[in-house]
Amino acid sequence: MGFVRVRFNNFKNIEPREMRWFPGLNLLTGGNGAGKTNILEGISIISGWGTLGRGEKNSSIPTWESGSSEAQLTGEIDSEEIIKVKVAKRFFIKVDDKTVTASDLRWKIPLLSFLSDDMSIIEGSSASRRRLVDMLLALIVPSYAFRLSEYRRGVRQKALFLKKGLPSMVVDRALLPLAAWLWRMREEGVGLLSQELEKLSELTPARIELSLKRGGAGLCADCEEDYSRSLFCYREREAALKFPIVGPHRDDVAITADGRQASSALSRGLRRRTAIALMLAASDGVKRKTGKSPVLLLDEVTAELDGEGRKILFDSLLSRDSQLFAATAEPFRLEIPCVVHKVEGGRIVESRQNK
Ligand SMILES: Nc1ncnc2c1ncn2[C@@H]1O[C@H](COP(=O)(O)OP(=O)(O)OP(=O)(O)O)[C@@H](O)[C@H]1O
Repeated sequence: MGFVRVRFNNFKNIEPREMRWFPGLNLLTGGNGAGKTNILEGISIISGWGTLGRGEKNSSIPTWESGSSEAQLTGEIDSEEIIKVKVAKRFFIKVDDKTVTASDLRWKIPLLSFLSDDMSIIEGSSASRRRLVDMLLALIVPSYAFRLSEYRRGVRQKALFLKKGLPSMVVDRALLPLAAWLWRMREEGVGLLSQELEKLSELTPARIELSLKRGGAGLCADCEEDYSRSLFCYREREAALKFPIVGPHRDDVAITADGRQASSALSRGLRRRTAIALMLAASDGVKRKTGKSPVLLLDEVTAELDGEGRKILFDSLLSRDSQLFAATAEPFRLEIPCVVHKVEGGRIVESRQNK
């Protein structure tokens, strides 16, 4: 499963040309600002994930100089279906000329992305750990993305009530089944990640353990009861803070290495390897549950890894049957079987089969 061709039109600094992709590893090399991340972003968009979480608005995607407020992406996947995405204020998506939703697209061509910011998954904010579990679940549970966005809408509504000093019991009642369901799903997701991670011990020399920390809760195992009891405990605090502090929007994933908090127990290089291992574990989990290997996007893949770390990483990447897109700004000398695409000034100037 993967992309055969992608054409970018009016998309950031990318020249409007067709790019040809290959099965296995497609390695994008080139200096800073060459357009590697923009290419990965385009591939993420035509897989139904939108922009790569760089905090940009859709309106900043079209080329600055063109005067047009629309960008277009066209991709052919190996099932010979053609995906067309128009990015204006919203995304308009078609597969073989039929309109589909972003979540239909994610089921058609599952993809997981791993960005340089995600390297902070071990020591950074809880949002990046939730993002990983949410991406995994969105690819294996059909209604997950929809229910998560319903829940988020409810939380925003509750925040408005709290801000105005109004009682939020009605919203709490509506949120309870959604919150409990999300906790159950996330616990299963974290369990699946842990199982797959155990099989990737070459990337994680320490024994890594994961557990879900329910946001503002954890008073008892039963999800419904936990939500109700925790709300009761924190009602006054929520009213004082004017913000909902109980629920899945505040979840975190605790990560330990040999029983110690991973952020302090692991060196920088090992934190990076562990973060990448988590992403690969998510990919293996999707394959186990759906039978499909997700396309993988990895940005700044070699940063901070020493020679041995790089070798272990690429051995692991090349041992899977996914199509991979990895970007690196550093000169790349490893003799590995892949196609190296040299990116300069927003276009691929050379594609060469390595080895
Ligand atoms: N809407 C846009 N229109 C035109 N150019 C844009 C737009 N958005 C970003 N760019 C340009 O894209 C370039 C950044 O590209 P990108 O982030 O893909 O680089 P990169 O090859 O990944 O480099 P690095 O290794 O530094 O991350 C910048 O030069 C920026 O000016």
